[in-house]
Amino acid sequence: MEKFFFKKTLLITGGTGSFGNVVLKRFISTDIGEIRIFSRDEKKQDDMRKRYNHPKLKFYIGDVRDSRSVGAAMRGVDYVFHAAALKQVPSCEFHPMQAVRTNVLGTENVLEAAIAAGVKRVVCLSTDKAVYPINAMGISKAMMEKVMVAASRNLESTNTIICGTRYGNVMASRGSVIPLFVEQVLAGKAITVTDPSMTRFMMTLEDAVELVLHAFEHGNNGDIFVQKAPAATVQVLTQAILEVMRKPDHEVREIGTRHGEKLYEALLSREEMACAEDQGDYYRVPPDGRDLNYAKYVEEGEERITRSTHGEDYNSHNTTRLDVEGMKKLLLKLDFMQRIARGEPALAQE
Ligand SMILES: O=c1ccn([C@@H]2O[C@H](COP(=O)(O)OP(=O)(O)O[C@H]3O[C@H](CO)[C@H](O)[C@H](O)[C@H]3O)[C@@H](O)[C@H]2O)c(=O)[nH]1
Repeated sequence: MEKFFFKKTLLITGGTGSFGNVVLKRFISTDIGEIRIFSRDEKKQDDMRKRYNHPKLKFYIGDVRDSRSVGAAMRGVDYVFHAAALKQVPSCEFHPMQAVRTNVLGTENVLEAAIAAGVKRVVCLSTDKAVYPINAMGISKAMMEKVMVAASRNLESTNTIICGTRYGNVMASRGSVIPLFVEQVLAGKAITVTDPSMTRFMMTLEDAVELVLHAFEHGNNGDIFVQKAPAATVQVLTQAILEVMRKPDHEVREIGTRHGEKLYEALLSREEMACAEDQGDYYRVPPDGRDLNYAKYVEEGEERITRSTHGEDYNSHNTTRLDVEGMKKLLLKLDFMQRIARGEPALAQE
């Protein structure tokens, strides 16, 4: 993988987040030419600058909503990981137009600037919540994917490849359920469970970065990649956390489903599963290559369309299901949970 980055310039939008930090740690001491961190957050950029103190690291203050700032950061860039997004489900639910501005229009700005600057590869980061979306965050990310696929259709005469990834819940990310439950236990408060039978895919941040690198290396225009991942119910997750913290009898209270939540998430729809390529640890979904001239498909027919009405989607109810032991094992891969298990203070990942 490192060979692709030899003397090249990588731009990470939303790069001050946890994803950017993991990519940085992995590549900063390789032969990469430059890593550009693009984000709105001056304070986080400053912290990052001090923490890494590295000449290959360049910071750009800007907002994907502002095409001028995106264009300025894009000059001379070879590759882009587009991670900038509004991704909190409840806040997007109350402010859907903000999600449209950042996730949809912001992506349009990033792609237009990347194509204009002759960027070679762009990977756009999406989420399982974009599949059969029911909340504003998921709907805006589904539109982001459509913008990505549409942009990728007009690149034959260029050297640019644009593709995407979807991933599920990143364990222990800031604001997510694992650090919340841990905090509740530490504060002696009841654990607040929405619905014990709700399932979520469980991925580590490193898995998410591997997925993006896989897409980067293997993506053709318009492809969307997902990683096969296990899932767990909230009940299993709760029990596993309590056992890791050696508080198996801690109080648990049911609070009911929150705004815009689903019982389970899907990484691929039925229609996508019908044409997905199984790549072992990953699925690749190629774009629909037909043009707008549907008449010829009526004449000729197409097997893919017929098949797409059958079969199942790939979701957190039908993927490999973790039991409490399996969930504990996965939790203990996280530095955050290892510290908690040792009784040390720990911070959630950004
Ligand atoms: O107090 C709580 C909070 C959450 N949950 C449950 O725990 C699971 C995970 O909840 P999170 O809030 O950690 O995750 P979400 O699935 O709601 O969404 C998360 O994953 C998304 C990606 O799919 C985005 O990254 C988003 O920002 C992030 O919060 C859900 O079943 C939820 O109902 C509880 O039981 N109790």
